[in-house]
Amino acid sequence: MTAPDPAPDPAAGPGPVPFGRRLRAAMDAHGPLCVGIDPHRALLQSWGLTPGLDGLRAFTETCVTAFAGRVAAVKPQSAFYEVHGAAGVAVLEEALAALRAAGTLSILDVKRGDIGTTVEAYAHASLAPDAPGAADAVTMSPYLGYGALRPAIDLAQETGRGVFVLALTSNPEGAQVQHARLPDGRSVAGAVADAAGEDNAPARARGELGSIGLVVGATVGDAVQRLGIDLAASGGPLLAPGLGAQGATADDVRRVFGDALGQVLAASSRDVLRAGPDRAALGARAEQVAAEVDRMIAPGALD
Ligand SMILES: O=c1ccn([C@@H]2O[C@H](COP(=O)(O)O)[C@@H](O)[C@H]2O)c(=O)[nH]1
Repeated sequence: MTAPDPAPDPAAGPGPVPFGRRLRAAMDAHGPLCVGIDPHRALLQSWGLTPGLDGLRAFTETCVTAFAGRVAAVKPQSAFYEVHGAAGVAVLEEALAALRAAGTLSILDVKRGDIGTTVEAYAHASLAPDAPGAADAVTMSPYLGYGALRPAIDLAQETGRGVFVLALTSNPEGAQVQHARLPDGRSVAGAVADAAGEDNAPARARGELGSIGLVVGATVGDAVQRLGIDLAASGGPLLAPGLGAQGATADDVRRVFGDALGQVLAASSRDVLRAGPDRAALGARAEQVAAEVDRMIAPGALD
């Protein structure tokens, strides 16, 4: 079951509707929340499911039907499917197809990164319209150099899809690499944000959200300010994991993102998934978290 790819948009010129524009519309409709599908073994058990393939399939199907049409985006975590081998990856591919058919944006959390020629293959695996594992956007690591991600960034722009580049990740260990200073005084994460800003410049010039986002954890405290990173100027969506299970609150989202709040897409997995296995309870919890984040980022929330 596959839905058509993003249709061409005459207002944007030739080509498919850009991911940034589609995400903005989804956030306006449903609030700025992306729910993660993370089928942890412990969660499967707490839902009364077996930890094998049947449990994985049932868990995923419940999540997709609970969240499709209710949240701005859904983010399956690839690791929890890969661990089951090829049959697990097939479940992931079915979930991506079902989300596409439902018209709900998917962000595949797989954090790919390599030398450019290999990134090209990774890009085709997740961002080419005819790929079995095609998502609306994919997470990528720039720690082999932002420039090495060029094939993925170009393919995403061509196909109306998006890339979320790791900048300041939600785990404390990330600081060792991401806070390091370059010879020009910028932090590594700041240079990643600047590079994304250049790729998003045409979208910004149109007054739109760009399609090249950053991952910035809601748990990073005052790092954005301390490192002098201009997140607003990056021009793309800011995927903010860390809500709930990792300790961040909607109030932290407000403090971390400052004048870039309007670009934030908060992400939460376990905190929402623990409301399962009842579909209605899962959907209601997702809507409740989305409403909390929406209140925090509303104009005037910083006053
Ligand atoms: O900096 C990052 C980047 C990605 N993640 C992923 O998000 C979810 C978080 O799950 P929770 O249950 O909401 O803690 C998980 O898939 C991570 O791999 C992240 O946490 N931090």
